Amino acid sequence: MDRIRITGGNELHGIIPISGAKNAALPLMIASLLTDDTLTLENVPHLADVEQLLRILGNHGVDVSVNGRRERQGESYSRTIHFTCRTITDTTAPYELVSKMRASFWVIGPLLAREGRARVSLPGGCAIGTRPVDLFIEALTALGANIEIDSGYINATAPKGGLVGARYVFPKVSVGATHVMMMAATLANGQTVIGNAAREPEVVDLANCLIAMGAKISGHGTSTITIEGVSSLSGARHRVLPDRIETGTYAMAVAMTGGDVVLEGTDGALLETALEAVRRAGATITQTETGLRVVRNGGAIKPVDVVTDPFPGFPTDLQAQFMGLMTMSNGVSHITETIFENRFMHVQELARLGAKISLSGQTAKIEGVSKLKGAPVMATDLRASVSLVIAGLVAEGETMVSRVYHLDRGFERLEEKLNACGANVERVSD
Ligand SMILES: CC(=O)N[C@H]1[C@@H](OP(=O)(O)OP(=O)(O)OC[C@H]2O[C@@H](n3ccc(=O)[nH]c3=O)[C@H](O)[C@@H]2O)O[C@H](CO)[C@@H](O)[C@@H]1O
Ligand SMILES: C=C(OP(=O)(O)O)C(=O)O
Repeated sequence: MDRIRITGGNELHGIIPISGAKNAALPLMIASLLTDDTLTLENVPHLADVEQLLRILGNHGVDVSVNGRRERQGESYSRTIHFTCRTITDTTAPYELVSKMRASFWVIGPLLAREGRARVSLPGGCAIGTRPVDLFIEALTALGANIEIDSGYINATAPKGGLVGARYVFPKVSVGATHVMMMAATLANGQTVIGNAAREPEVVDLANCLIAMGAKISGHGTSTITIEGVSSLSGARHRVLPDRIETGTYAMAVAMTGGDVVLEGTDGALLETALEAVRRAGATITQTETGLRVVRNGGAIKPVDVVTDPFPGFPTDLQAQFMGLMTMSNGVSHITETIFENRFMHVQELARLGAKISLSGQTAKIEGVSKLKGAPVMATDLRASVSLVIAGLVAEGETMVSRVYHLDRGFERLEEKLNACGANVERVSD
């Protein structure tokens, strides 16, 4: 199994191209199930989760063709992929495929909307909480679906004549359930109004793509999304938006090591709250014509308190990385996690590097230390693993991160991108 060896101590200087967003690419790919025409997605990142979803979509009958020429966006290798699902060949998403990745469960929306039935295994994904699916069930039930849970599978059937538009207010904001209800409602009869909808940029990206496919959607980006059902959707060409979590991760890495890096092809508007926290920690961040420039020229890292929240709040997917940064602040900071109940698994691993962190319920208290020291650490989930990389970049000596497969789910060519800016990061295959 691969491991990542980081020799700490170098500042970061140069350009890091930001890839297409994993969490936008996945629902966009799933939207290809809604049409018998070709959906072309540009800027699809080359990640383990994307490859896994390609297998899952193939199982449902999606024909995939990847352009031989890799699209060159700066130094990125994100690809253009064509998805064509003439007919849905299988409405079952089996445990073996779905258990590896949370988002694969989302095929339930398009399968139900287009074929009137779906049998989908309960999902897997990062072990950061219990992650139930009750909101999906409620939302699809509101659209008229009949849902039964049997042997770890959800069996869903639409009424004769198809799903029926409805008004439904989510009791809690859910990105995935908003994606699914929006996709399902595009082909339902009549109007659907989603209340307390997720406002994440990835939801907006999916809505824009669905609109390009002929869906009638308004209000995306606000808490109320309205969808007028149509009888069919067509193909479209859509570019996946830049990855705001990758953007924030590298911004935090530069704030940690010091240096001057342009994060190319990204947009600060996608993560204002997180960037504000990095600025308060001591970095200067400016939007340039090509991307975001992040600079920290000496000076201390200052302690900053953050609380995770749905968009436009501080993203839970940047919580671990920000904690990595705070381990070296010159004071005491607090980080409160409000989205997932078990998203602090990086705490004990950061402690191996010398970080001083204590937990009280959903809040971590981080007492900044003046130096970290390299050690063997274990990646526990996707964002937790990259927080260890960030800490390793400044830790004295060698940090060896094991279980790198977590990182490969969400960070395209991490070592190359960091090394191009002066880091010393090496993948070691045993
Ligand atoms: C592939 C992808 O895009 N994953 C992102 C997505 O995950 P995901 O879509 O799974 O996250 P949700 O927004 O659904 O989860 C938010 C909260 O709602 C709860 N919940 C969700 C559904 C449900 O039926 N019942 C329920 O209680 C969850 O357990 C969690 O506590 O949004 C999360 C929150 O921004 C991010 O951390 C993930 O990176
Ligand atoms: C938690 C994440 O992914 P998933 O929802 O697929 O587990 C993530 O992208 O940080």
